[in-house]
Amino acid sequence: MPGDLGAAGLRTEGLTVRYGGVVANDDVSITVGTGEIVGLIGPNGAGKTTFVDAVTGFTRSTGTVAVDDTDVSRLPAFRRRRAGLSRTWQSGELFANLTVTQNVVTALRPGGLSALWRDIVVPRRRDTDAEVRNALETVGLGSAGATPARDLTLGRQKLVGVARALGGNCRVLLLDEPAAGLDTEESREFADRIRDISVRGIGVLLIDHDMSLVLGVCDRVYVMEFGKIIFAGTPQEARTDPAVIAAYLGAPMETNDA
Ligand SMILES: Nc1ncnc2c1ncn2[C@@H]1O[C@H](COP(=O)(O)OP(=O)(O)OP(=O)(O)O)[C@@H](O)[C@H]1O
Repeated sequence: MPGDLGAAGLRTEGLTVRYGGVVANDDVSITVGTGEIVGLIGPNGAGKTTFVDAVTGFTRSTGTVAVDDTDVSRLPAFRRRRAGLSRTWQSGELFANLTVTQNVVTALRPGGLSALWRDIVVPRRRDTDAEVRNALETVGLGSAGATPARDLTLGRQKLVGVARALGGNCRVLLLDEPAAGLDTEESREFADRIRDISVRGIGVLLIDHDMSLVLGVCDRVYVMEFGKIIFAGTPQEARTDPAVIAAYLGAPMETNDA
């Protein structure tokens, strides 16, 4: 039902993923509005990465995925990316010997012979340069373009990963455990960069086990357990919801807001 899903940003309706007998996502309906930061939390194996895979077209699903009112459910991953759905990966490795700029360029320039031919006939270099600069400035790395990735702190390497996802027509950014391994200070800085991204009108779906980060930076959160959404509300409501505490947070809960 293209065109009648309402609201800008990301909307899923009844998204379901089956791996053999495992229902990894079970009828998942969520929204991430323009410029909104939304958390998706839940225990290990709850189905969070599967959800990102399904939304971005990297695993088969049933149900609806819409971005800015356009139904992309039947599109392959690269066309969902063009429609504005970008993601980071849990592994998130960079090319250690390439500079920060080169790492971002590799994500933006399509490969293959046809792309090479297009580059010769219609050079896009200036466009790409502007996109790279814009993406790096958005994550606060505007002056680090010439630095080899291996010389960056882990926190800044993670931000390069985010910049790689930001290029092109990014409307909704799905971050899969972007803060893994960061210390408290790095995690706070990361939260500031996520806010910078959202004020540019990009919707952010943040998946992470760092509860200070998620509950501190998100406008709303969803909690997933066994592939189902068991809670939707504000971070404050999540902290005190008995089902969320039982499924994930445990009690008493210890968080320092980012
Ligand atoms: N490619 C796959 N084939 C079969 N089963 C899979 C596949 N990927 C995930 N699963 C299963 O789907 C369920 C959800 O896994 P998923 O990785 O999405 O959870 P998660 O919430 O992201 O976990 P974590 O927080 O540990 O990253 C698990 O039972 C997992 O074993």
